[in-house]
Formats: sequence, structure tokens, C-alpha cells
Amino acid sequence: MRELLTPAQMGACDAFTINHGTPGIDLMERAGQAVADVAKAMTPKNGRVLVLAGPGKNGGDGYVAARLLASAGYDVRVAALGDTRKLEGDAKWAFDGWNGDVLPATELDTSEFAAYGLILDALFGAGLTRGLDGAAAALVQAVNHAEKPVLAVDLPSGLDGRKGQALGPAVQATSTVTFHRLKPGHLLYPGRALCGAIRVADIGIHHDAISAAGFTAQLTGAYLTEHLFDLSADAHKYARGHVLVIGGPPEKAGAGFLSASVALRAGTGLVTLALPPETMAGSVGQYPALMRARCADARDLARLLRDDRLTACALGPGLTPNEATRQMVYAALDSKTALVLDAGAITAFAGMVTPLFERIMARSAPTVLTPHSGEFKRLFGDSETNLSKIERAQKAARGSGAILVLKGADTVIAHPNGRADCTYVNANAPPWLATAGSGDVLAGIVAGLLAQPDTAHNDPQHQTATVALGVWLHGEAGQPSGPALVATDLEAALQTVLQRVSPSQFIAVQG
Ligand SMILES: NC(=O)C1=CN([C@@H]2O[C@H](COP(=O)(O)OP(=O)(O)OC[C@H]3O[C@@H](n4cnc5c(N)ncnc54)[C@H](OP(=O)(O)O)[C@@H]3O)[C@@H](O)[C@H]2O)[C@@H](O)CC1
Ligand SMILES: [K+]
Repeated sequence: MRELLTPAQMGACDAFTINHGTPGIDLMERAGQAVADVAKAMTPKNGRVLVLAGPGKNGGDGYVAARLLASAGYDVRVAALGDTRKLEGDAKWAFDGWNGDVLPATELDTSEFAAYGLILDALFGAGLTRGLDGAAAALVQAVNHAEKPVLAVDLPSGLDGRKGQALGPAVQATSTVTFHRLKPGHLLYPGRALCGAIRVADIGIHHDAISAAGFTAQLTGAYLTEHLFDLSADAHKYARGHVLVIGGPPEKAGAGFLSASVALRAGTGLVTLALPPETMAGSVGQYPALMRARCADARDLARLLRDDRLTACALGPGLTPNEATRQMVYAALDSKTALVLDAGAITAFAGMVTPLFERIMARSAPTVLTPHSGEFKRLFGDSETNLSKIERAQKAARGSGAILVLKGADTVIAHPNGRADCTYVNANAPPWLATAGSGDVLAGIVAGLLAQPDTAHNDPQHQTATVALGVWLHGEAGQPSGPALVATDLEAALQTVLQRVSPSQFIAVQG
């Protein structure tokens, strides 16, 4: 269930299934049934349900659901947008199966919406081609104004299922039932907020359909923990990797400490925090599990990176975006370690990306860039308005040679190969994870995971899954604190999450 399908890919899955012998009306019947089942759970038996049916197959699902709800004893009213005489194919079949009245939606008295227990939005789904206007826009606005429970069929009407954006008005749903697999629009903001609670219903799509139609990305999840390094009981600490984190000046030194301490928590064997002399002086006694090294400039860094036991390096948290940082990034890019570039190390290259991308592309070890949307714009611009966030991350990964972590409430992870099986969307991050230092923690987790030996080999799927695992762990760790979360809480929370999901089967022998 982890593949994400664009509406076009979902349409191809429908067509594949139909071509392999399942009539389209069977798919529509199951879709309508799934919608009716959720509707029944949302409104009391015999309650009043208003079904708004559109001009295509989304409307068809609505007519099926109307029939099933009416036969289950609900008081169902159906209003159609568009000329029902123009309905064709499966949608016409579903319309013909509805025995009750159908009111033109333009004749609805929207002030009566408040009298319904549930509004079923079956206006537009996968076939939305443009922003809503005219009668459709007015209807959607009336639905939102009514402040009643709304169940959206497949997608809230007006929402683009590929991009997760609405060009015009869009339904604010309480719940959304979609079919077979999630679509990007269910996860990418603002789409995710429009969907409410999302359910994915099985409608009997052929099991080979996705391999034939393709998918666009995968949803992260607990399954990624299979990429956690499985510690053998007698593992030497060097066998678990060694991360070098570069810390910044005293006023931003906390960032490096956050990254370094969680890199250790993520399971790497050793972490060295490289600090400029003025920060070094003030840090004695803090974080005793970390090693420290003096690093005043790029030359010092190059010297530190000559230690071939280092397996990953994180650079950027707490660093000032300037020439000195650029030189440090170049020194790190010349090394053979996995590299995570974040914050100051990203912004330092605003408007001068060519030498950065050339050097990333020349590396054999993985390089990870972790921009939030502002940092992303500084490196890649923001002119590609027709691309979804997934497509923008894939394009930026291809253009830079880096594994891209485009952060946000809907973080996208993409490998430069652009493949869907090396692209992820993360959806477990609570809103309060957007807090000072949270990005530093993420950079540390990712570096700590990449440092471990399983990830050193050059398999793009494994590397991207490891980065995606880091993003997922960060989201999991962010959940328990609630809105009071501060970044330092994430370290202990990460420990709890890893206790829960760790693959190690250590059995203590008692005397
Ligand atoms: N067998 C299957 O495939 C299955 C499909 N299923 C269901 O089918 C749904 C997809 O159906 P669909 O492809 O007919 O598209 P749908 O969303 O109903 O809209 C198309 C209509 O809207 C119109 N229109 C578009 N944009 C507009 C706008 N801005 N403003 C005004 N009009 C606009 C467009 O007109 P046109 O663009 O041609 O002018 C066309 O008339 C899918 O979401 C799922 O619910 C399930 O039953 C499972 C089996
Ligand atoms: K809909």
C-alpha cells in the first residue's frame, strides 16, 4: 500500500483492470460501496445525506453510494452538477441505477445545507482539469460555508490529485475515501489539510496493474526500519561507523551539538564534533560521549577528513553562509564519506550552485541536501509552478546529483536517478516539529544512519531508503512531546522510537 499513484497512473490501473476482464461498473460499484460504508459511520442511521454528483465518473460513484445509502434507510437527496443527459458510460449506468429524484445543483437552496447530517462530495475527482469556477465554484463555497461533515469521494473537489494544490475553490472535507492507493494530493499540502481523515478502499484493481501503470513515489513508514543496521552482539564501535559533525561559532554552537548527539543516538559507533577554537573553549564537560576536534577552517577540515575511519560527515547546522563555509563544503566534498549538507552549507551557495553541483556529481559516496522550502528556492528557484513537490524534488536531485530531502510537513526524499522506487513522501511529522533546532536533529539522524556500514555500499534504493528512514524516525520522535516540543526532546524520543523498532535481538544471560 505504499506506492503513490498520480490520478493518471490510477486511471491506467483502472484501465488495466478493465482490460483484464473486470467491468468498469464493478469497480464503480465497489467504489460507491466503500463510500457508502464510510458515510454510514459518519452519520446516524436514517440520517439526511446530500449527495452532490458531478459530470463524470466521480459523480458515478456518488450515484452508487446514494442508491446504497437509500436502500439502507438513509434519507438521501441527490443534486447533479451539469446536464445529466450528457452522462455516459459507467457514470450513466450509475445514474440510471438511482431511482430517486435528481435536482439540478443550480436549483439547490444552499441555506438548507445545514439541515443535512452529511454532505457527500462526488463532484470532481481524478478528472479535474482546471480550477473550478462558475456554478461549480459557488457550490463548493456553499458546501464549505455550511460547516457540516463532508465526505469527499476520491479527492475533495477542486483539489489536484497530482500536485496537492487547488487552482480555484476546493472542498474542505471531514473525510476522504480514495481507491486502491493514496495519490500525491492526499499527502502534499495544502491538499492533505483539505482531505481530513483519509481511507484507502480496495476496489479490486488487478494485482499487476501498478507494475504496468507505474507509480510516482512511496509513502514512508515503519517498514523502512528494515534498513536499520542490525548490530551483531560483538560489534566493534568502529564497525558501526564514525560521523564527523562540523559545529559553528559560539552563538550558534547548539546546532552542532544537537546534530552530533543525535547522530550518536541513531546508532553510529563514534561521533566527533569539530569545533572552531572559540567554541571549543566553552564546550568542555558537555556531551561526554562526543569526541571533539579543533577545526578553524577548511584546511583543518581537510586534515580531519583524511582519517579513513570516518564514514559520514554533517555540515551546515550553525554555520554562517559565507566563503569560509563554502571552502569547508568543498573540503568535505573532496572526501570519501557520505555527506549531509544542511542550513548554512546550503544557503552559502545561493546564486552560485554550479561548482557545488559539479563536485557533488563527481563524488561516489552519497551526498544529501536537506533544504526547507526557503533554502530550496535559494538553490533551485521557484519558477516551476506546474510541478508537484515530488516532481520538484526529483528534478532538483537530478540537477544537483544529491539525494534531496525537501523538508516540510510533507517532506519529499528523492534520489538523483529520479526513480519512483527511490522517491518518498513522509507524512508522520506533527506540526510542532517545526521548531528551532529540529533541522539540526534531522541532519544528525541522517548522518548517523548513513555512517553505518550497511549503507556504505552503492545501492541507490538502499541509500535513499536510509535517508527516508531518518526522516520517518524524526517524525516519530516528534510526536510524543506535543506542541511543547523543543529540539532537545528529540534525542530522548529517538531513543524510545529506536527501542520500539530496533531489529537487534539481544538476549542477556543472567548468572
Ligand atoms: N473505471 C474508473 O476509471 C473508475 C473511476 N472511479 C471514479 O472516477 C473518477 C474519475 O472520473 P473521471 O475521469 O470521469 O473524472 P471526474 O473527476 O469525474 O471529472 C471529469 C468531469 O469533470 C469535468 N471537469 C474537470 N475539471 C472541471 C472543472 N474545473 N470545472 C468544470 N468541470 C470540470 C470534465 O469535463 P471536461 O474537462 O471534459 O470539460 C468531466 O466531465 C475518480 O475520481 C473516481 O471517483 C471509480 O469509480 C473507480 C473506477
Ligand atoms: K470529489
